[in-house]
Amino acid sequence: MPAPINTFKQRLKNGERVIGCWAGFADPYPTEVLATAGFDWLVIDGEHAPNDLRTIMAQLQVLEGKHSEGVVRLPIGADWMIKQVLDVGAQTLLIPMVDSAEQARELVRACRYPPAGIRGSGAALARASQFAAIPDYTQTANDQICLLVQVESAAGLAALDDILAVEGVDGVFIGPSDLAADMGHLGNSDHPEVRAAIKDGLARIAASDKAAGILAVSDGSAETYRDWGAQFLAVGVDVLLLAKAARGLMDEWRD
Ligand SMILES: O=C(O)C(=O)C[C@H](O)[C@@H](O)CO
Repeated sequence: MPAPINTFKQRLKNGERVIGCWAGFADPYPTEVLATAGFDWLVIDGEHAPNDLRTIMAQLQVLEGKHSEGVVRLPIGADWMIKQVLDVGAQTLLIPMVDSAEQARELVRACRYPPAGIRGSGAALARASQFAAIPDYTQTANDQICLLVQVESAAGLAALDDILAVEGVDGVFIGPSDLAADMGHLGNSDHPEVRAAIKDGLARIAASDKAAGILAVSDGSAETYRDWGAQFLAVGVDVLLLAKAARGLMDEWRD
């Protein structure tokens, strides 16, 4: 019995557009609610949401067997973090702040067991192997890991063609907020210079053998990013959805 098949990775390889949402409450209950909406992927955000290994694992557990793929975003692409989150069962990773092909190659190696990589072999203890119930997990896991890297700086865009040439990277996500900040337009991802950079980046990624991804939070940007080539497209953030609805409701009753 091999490692679980990563159908999300297969869908990206098949060129399917997949619609996602950020899961930022760092709790399995709202993430389970999001899954009922039918999103193709949900970002369990360990960078900007207060997630830790146990809350990430709990969200992966509630998503087990459901349509929505749990995409785990780490705070940074540290080898030990990748080892831990893969062992608790993540199969799709989103790694922020990738600025070079060398960094991308190191991330690929961190996701793979030897000889292809450096992932520590502790599968007997790991949820990922169903606690050794999958006897050939270590021999079959590498192929089921989907690695998505975030390019979100001027340096990353300058290195994008080299990053796109890295075998083992399955998708490249353009981070509009951090890219805007790095370009000197903090808080304004709709600035013409940032939009031009996003359009160019998505086009180059879409023209490669990788999937292009992005998050749209401003009105109309999701359709624009789709038209610019986004394949894994996040169209909302759960925390913002609740905050906006709650404030709007109170505004209706405020004297
Ligand atoms: O830079 C970006 O934009 C992203 O990486 C997405 C944001 O981090 C997401 O948390 C929404 O703010």
